Amino acid sequence: MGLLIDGKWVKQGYDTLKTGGRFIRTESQFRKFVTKDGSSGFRGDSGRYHLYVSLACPWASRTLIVRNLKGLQNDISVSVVNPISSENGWTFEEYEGSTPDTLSNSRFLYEVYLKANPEYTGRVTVPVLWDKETNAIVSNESSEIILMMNSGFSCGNDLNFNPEEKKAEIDEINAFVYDKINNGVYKAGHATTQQAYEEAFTDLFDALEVIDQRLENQRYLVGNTLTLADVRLFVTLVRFDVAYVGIFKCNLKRIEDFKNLPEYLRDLYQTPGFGDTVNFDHIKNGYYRGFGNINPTGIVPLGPIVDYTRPHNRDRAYGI
Ligand SMILES: N[C@@H](CCC(=O)N[C@@H](CS)C(=O)NCC(=O)O)C(=O)O
Repeated sequence: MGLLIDGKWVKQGYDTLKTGGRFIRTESQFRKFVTKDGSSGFRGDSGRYHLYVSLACPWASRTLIVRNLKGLQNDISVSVVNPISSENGWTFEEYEGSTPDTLSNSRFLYEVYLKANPEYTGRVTVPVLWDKETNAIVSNESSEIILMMNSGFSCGNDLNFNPEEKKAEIDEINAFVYDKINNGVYKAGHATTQQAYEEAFTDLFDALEVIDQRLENQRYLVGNTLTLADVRLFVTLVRFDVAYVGIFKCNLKRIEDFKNLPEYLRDLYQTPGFGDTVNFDHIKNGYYRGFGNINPTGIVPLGPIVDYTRPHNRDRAYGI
């Protein structure tokens, strides 16, 4: 692990000493927007953009799911990094299910950041949405990339996973899920004091109970319509039992032990566009071999065996 400082790669982990052992996520720095009319300088044309992802990474996986849901697979090309983050960060070294950097044949992802800004200072994260026309990074913030994919492209289908009339409710649930669950597992896993861990752990499992309850009488997080809120929760749920229970010590319960979450997870997994973005080998190796500070031996547990293709009852239960 490391980061770029003034365009130079520096090997360094997360520094939690200054924050009482708490993990504080840094803000993404590339925050431009693709728009249909091109008023932002980035018009949503087919073939113009390239997406860099890791299949281990929940944030990157959000963008792959929305690319599928919006039918943009032939419009936005993709490169998949090696799932195991090295001392040089993400690499394009050969690994089953990964690809080379098909755009510029880089060895390390940080080279892509340097092409966009040779003086860049900051973390080198996935996902990255790259503009082939201006040779720039449009965005490295997944929550914004999925909004652009939803409504900023003139290609793909017209489905809207962030409908105007549901926006307020979607934003509210997103804020809760992001803080307590998506980022909550990282706060628990990267905590370096007992107190910071316990705070994150308690918040996480309290929040999962709230969500489990919410899903008692509705198929999705916001009523009976699939929205971006479900995409954002799914990527954490699908990693939970295979990775977070172990490596991040989020072990009060598995997702499988809740009342409604297991079927909700299977429902989404089996929805076209979701399950085919999930690569358990990348997830397990990414987490157990990519965080030497938490798992110094790099041993990857053999279990658990999960099968999210088992039947669920949620489509029948809600009559849709
Ligand atoms: N806020 C970013 C976070 C992305 C992120 O943290 N990605 C992780 C992988 S799961 C990463 O690339 N980490 C490398 C690092 O922090 O050095 C987003 O949602 O796009």
